Amino acid sequence: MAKGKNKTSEDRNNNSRTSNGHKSKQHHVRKGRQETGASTGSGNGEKFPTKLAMWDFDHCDPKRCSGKKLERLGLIKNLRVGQKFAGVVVSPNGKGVVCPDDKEIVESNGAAVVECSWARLDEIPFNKIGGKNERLLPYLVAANPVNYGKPWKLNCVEALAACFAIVGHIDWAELLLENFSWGLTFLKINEELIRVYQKCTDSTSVQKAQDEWLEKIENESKERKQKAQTGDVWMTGNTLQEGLDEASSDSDEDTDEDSDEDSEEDTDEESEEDKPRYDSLGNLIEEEDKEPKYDSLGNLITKTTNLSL
Ligand SMILES: C[S@@+](CC[C@H](N)C(=O)[O-])C[C@H]1O[C@@H](n2cnc3c(N)ncnc32)[C@H](O)[C@@H]1O
Repeated sequence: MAKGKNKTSEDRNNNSRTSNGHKSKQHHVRKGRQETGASTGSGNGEKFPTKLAMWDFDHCDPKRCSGKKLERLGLIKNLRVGQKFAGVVVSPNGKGVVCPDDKEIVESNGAAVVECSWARLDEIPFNKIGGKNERLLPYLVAANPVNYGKPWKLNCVEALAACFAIVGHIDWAELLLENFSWGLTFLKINEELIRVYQKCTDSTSVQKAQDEWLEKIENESKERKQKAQTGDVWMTGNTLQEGLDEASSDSDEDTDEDSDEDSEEDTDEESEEDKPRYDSLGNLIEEEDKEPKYDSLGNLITKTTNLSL
């Protein structure tokens, strides 16, 4: 964390250091460009009702980095490599998932994240950061502009907010997210699932609730597929053909975000044909979801049809 209580926030930006001890890229960003103003939360002079911290590896474009924005707002503390954190560490290195039983730890010691690129996780010295309470997040869908609609790949502010929401502090989740124009959409699109997780107790029960949810959406998806196969296209909606234009809302966004590390990685992911894709509500996007195409005899062109022939 930058020192110098009497300096302006701009001065502090210029002095801030990453977890590696390098000067943060943040000073390139014109202040105020994307800020909507920090929320003070507790109303007693504290910036936030509990501790927020991050190890920042300075991988990301500061303009799109939610961790850096929280730092600019004075809401989050930067940790050094070698420093451990006593609260819940929401991390890809976690073992169990965040659960309502974590509430006390979060209230007394706060929550931390690892600000880095998803594509460069192998560069993170996980043995030198973290703490006793490292957690994964259960299935939730991102609403941030870089990974919109993608499950599990939340950005730092979403990850912190998800942790607070699951332990029952939806108020803290809102306080953080309302600093981002898209922020509250994260709670909206995950509303139902967050309520399910909040009713759980320990990590195992959250994991079980997640698996049941995933099974449910998979079954619904199979059901739609089956209906499509029996020719009930009017009941099942549009059908999607392989070989048709693969344009999706994700790839549109990625074009906008093309200088971001995470967006490059998104392009790779879309080329992995076997990976299931989800819409913004977490529903599995099926092959059958695009407009039906018919051949000259009026037959439905199926998945196996090569349209370029
Ligand atoms: C990989 S960084 C990407 C940050 C992004 N550049 C941003 O602007 O915030 C996201 C961090 O949020 C936390 N996180 C997000 N999704 C997670 C999940 N499903 N399980 C555990 N931690 C997660 C981790 O600390 C992770 O390192």
